[in-house]
Amino acid sequence: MERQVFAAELVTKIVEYFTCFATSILRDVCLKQRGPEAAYADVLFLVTPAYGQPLSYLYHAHFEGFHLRVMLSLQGTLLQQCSVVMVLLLLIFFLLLFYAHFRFRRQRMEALAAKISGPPAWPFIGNALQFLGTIQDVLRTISRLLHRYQTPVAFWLGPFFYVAVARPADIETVLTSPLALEKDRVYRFMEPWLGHGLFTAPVSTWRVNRKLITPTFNPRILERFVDVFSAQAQILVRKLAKEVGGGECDIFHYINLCSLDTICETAMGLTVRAQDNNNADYVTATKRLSQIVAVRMFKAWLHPNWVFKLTPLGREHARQLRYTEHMTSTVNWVKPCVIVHLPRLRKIFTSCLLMTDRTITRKVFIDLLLELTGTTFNDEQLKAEATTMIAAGNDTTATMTSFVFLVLAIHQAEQEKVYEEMRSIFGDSKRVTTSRDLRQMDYLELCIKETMRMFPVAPLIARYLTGDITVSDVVVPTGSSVVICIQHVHMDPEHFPEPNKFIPERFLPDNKRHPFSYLPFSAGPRNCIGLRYAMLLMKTIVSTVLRHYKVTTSLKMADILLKVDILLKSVRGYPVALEPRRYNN
Ligand code: HEM
Repeated sequence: MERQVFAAELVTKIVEYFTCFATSILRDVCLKQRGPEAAYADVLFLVTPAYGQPLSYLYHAHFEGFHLRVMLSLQGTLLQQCSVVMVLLLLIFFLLLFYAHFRFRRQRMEALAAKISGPPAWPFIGNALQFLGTIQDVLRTISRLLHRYQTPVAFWLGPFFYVAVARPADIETVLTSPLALEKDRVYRFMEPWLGHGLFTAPVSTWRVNRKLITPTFNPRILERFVDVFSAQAQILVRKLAKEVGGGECDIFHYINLCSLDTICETAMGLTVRAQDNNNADYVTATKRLSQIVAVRMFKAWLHPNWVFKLTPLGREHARQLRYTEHMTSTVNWVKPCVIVHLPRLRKIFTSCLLMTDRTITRKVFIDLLLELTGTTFNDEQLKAEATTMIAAGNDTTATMTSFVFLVLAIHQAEQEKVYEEMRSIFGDSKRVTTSRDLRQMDYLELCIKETMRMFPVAPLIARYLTGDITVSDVVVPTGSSVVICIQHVHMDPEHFPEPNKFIPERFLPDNKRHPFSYLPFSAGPRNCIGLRYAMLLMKTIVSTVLRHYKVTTSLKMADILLKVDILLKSVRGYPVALEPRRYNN
């Protein structure tokens, strides 16, 4: 009896899996022939009489929930009536269905893929052998393919079909298409950490939430945060003082803590004091999580959850996640907050933070979000959005700012120009930076833009196609993934002559180029929501530090070796030495 129940449970799992395929075939076929409404009704009709579910009950379920209900009714039936023969027959039926579905989809995809240039692929594994090695090797392989074949370039990683694009016109087609809004399947490895926040959310959730969240990033609201940016930059200057005259230090460490403090304060109104406590535990945990997720993305054998969980990397991933959750118990809210939603916030945001107190009465991201959305977001969604803002905003901004310091330390003439600009805005005054000052920092902005061109922290992004799209006269089929090669297009001499040279003047307003040839924040409807925030914060940090210190380094541009752990980083860190400036110290 026990064996029978075990067999039934096992097969139920398999049937669950195949049921998804069966319903998706029906849905695909009906969708093609009669549109979404009819598809929905037909699938329900086919399933309902067989399993005796009331039609109204199923009809109210939305599409994702739908599979689940079908599976549950199957499970009930199976557990009651399971016999080995019936189980085997069911298995064979679903296997056949699965195979037919696979062939049907794959044949069409293979036919369209054959029309796109790319390296020849082996059966089953595709081009996976070419993508073995470290993440840097993978980037190099993609770059080699882009040079060897005409873009778009097609390649297979096992059963998954990828198309890499690097021409601005193709990138525009993809990034502005409503059929390319879904993130690629590898982004789901971030979900245990970020939940369904904007970055990882499926399109159905993203569409609603992006509309709700966008107003909280409007320029007037962001300008109110500049005093927080300035205050944190001042703390950074004080912390850096101990490095003056002490040789080179990795400036990233300092900037990362500064941007963490800034983002926590402006996103949630929480004073984390990572800079004061030099408390880098959260930073270390998120750094490891990013590295592990990046390795997993590029190693196909780590994709199935059950395999990943068994590996040392999977176990460390679970440990780091548990660690960020554990922070819940270490939070210390000191002062009551003026916002009515505090009890709710207190309960849900504690997992992200270290020692905190709520002393700020300014409206921050989360207040605005609650004001705008009322009870639209449940606790889980609010937590996912706040965690996403911290994760997506902190490391990106810190890495980019560190690159700016390193590049300006190498290019002394440009650094002097920035310093002169600061002198013309501030004179000898030690006053803090205001949003009006930031608007006048034109040359610094050019330097930041040029650094982002040479070192885009997101060198590649990938989208999953929910419909066919046509790129450079070839059809890229539904179900494929498109890789947007941001770094490649940034270094293309056709758009940026002498691409290895640091020339901030390229970004003067008179120099026109294709709008999709420069994409440090991506582009289109699913671009970076925090781009203005990031620019203001980077300008505040760089200007404040450069008003106080001159930065130098022993590195040359050719010494900057790059690696990727989700973000593009410098292998040797960001070593700079600091000398005090005459006027501001
Ligand atoms: C220099 C700093 C930054 C850079 C270079 C950057 C770059 C990017 C890029 C390239 C994407 C698109 C990713 C993709 O499609 O896979 C993105 C998305 C995103 N970024 Fe940023 N980012 C920066 C700072 C920030 C900041 C400060 C925040 C928030 C405070 C933020 C929040 C987000 C979010 C929420 C998304 C997902 C948007 C969506 O899918 O609708 N980013 N960022």
